[in-house]
Amino acid sequence: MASKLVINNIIKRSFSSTSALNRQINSVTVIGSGLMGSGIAQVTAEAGYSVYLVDQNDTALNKALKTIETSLTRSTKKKFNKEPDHAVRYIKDTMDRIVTTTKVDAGAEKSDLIIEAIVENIQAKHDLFSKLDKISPNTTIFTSNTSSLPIAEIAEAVSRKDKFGGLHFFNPVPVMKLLEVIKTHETSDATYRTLLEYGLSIGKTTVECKDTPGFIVNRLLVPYMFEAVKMYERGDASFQDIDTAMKLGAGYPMGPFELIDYVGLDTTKFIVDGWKKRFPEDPTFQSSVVIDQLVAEGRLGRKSGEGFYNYKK
Ligand SMILES: CCCCCCCCCCCCCC(=O)CC(=O)SCCNC(=O)CCNC(=O)[C@H](O)C(C)(C)COP(=O)(O)OP(=O)(O)OC[C@H]1O[C@@H](n2cnc3c(N)ncnc32)[C@H](O)[C@@H]1OP(=O)(O)O
Ligand SMILES: NC(=O)C1=CN([C@@H]2O[C@H](COP(=O)(O)OP(=O)(O)OC[C@H]3O[C@@H](n4cnc5c(N)ncnc54)[C@H](O)[C@@H]3O)[C@@H](O)[C@H]2O)C=CC1
Repeated sequence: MASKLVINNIIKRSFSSTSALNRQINSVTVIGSGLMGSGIAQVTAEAGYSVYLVDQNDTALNKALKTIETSLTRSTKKKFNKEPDHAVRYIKDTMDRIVTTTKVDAGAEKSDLIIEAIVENIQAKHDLFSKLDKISPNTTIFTSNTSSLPIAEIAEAVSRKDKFGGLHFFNPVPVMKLLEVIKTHETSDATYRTLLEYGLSIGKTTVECKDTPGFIVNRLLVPYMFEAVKMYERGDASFQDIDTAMKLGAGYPMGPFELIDYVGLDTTKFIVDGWKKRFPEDPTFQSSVVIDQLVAEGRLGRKSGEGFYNYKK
């Protein structure tokens, strides 16, 4: 335990600057350019890495580029408030480091690190990683940003299990400071160290997680969210009052229903179904009629303009 702490402190000291590059990694491919992938591509490019951002179509990729530019405009306004020219150059340099593509092999063949942020569906992740395993150099490290699936289960699709770990980011990625770095029983120490170094090089605070359900944050957050939805479904309180209560009474930045809208109802449903399947005997984890209904109606939260709340102007 003591030597682990010493190694972490050495890594932290060598990566105290948010723009320091990780020497093991030069090029990063981020697959999935939605809510999470766009943020991951942004913070990675801001730290100086070349980034390939992959999605299934140009519509998704163009939307991601717009999101990244808006986010950079927000953050640089404060960072360079007295030097607007620097802000313009910072945004341009960051955007120039991101190459978008619908061809997964374009980046995979050249990247040292691949971060998967596609839909929370085990079959989709297996299909992707089994393809990546064939086309990527055997030195390339694979990671998943899954919120709820075991990393080892995703890694079943590849032969390089020693080079497979978890990088779990938080939404919104450019703002949330935490990065959970997950080690399976087969992730090598060298791979794990490189992932910790990458996390620090992009300015995140890393925590070390075993491949246990929900890692650290979601193991505590998900049961709370389930309880909130059940409380609303029982009619104990309105969802608006539950949100107000948790913000003003517990100091949370968002109430649970605002957070579900922020995460996305489709992703939430994947998480709910996954936890229910994993813990069939646990009464905490049950389906929600309300969430199923909202998803069926296409009310996916902020991303679609409506979820529990309405975001349309
Ligand atoms: C029975 C069924 C039950 C179902 C339940 C199951 C549910 C399971 C859900 C689990 C989901 C798990 C998902 C996951 O794996 C992990 C997660 O990511 S969990 C989510 C974590 N995130 C949060 O908790 C976010 C909480 N909210 C906040 O911290 C703030 O509200 C937020 C920062 C989003 C916005 O802050 P706010 O003050 O409200 O707004 P401002 O607009 O003023 O922004 C503040 C500050 O931040 C800057 N900023 C905001 N967004 C961005 C951005 N995208 N890019 C750049 N900068 C941004 C903004 O400019 C402000 O900066 P200043 O410098 O202060 O001006
Ligand atoms: N939404 C959230 O708050 C968080 C989500 N996560 C996890 O991150 C992952 C992504 O979630 P979001 O970004 O919210 O989803 P999203 O739905 O916003 O984005 C997913 C993107 O992946 C693309 N995609 C799907 N299959 C693909 C494939 N085979 N190849 C290339 N692109 C593909 C989709 O077109 C879409 O643009 C999920 O595993 C989720 O559990 C993790 C932390 C927080």
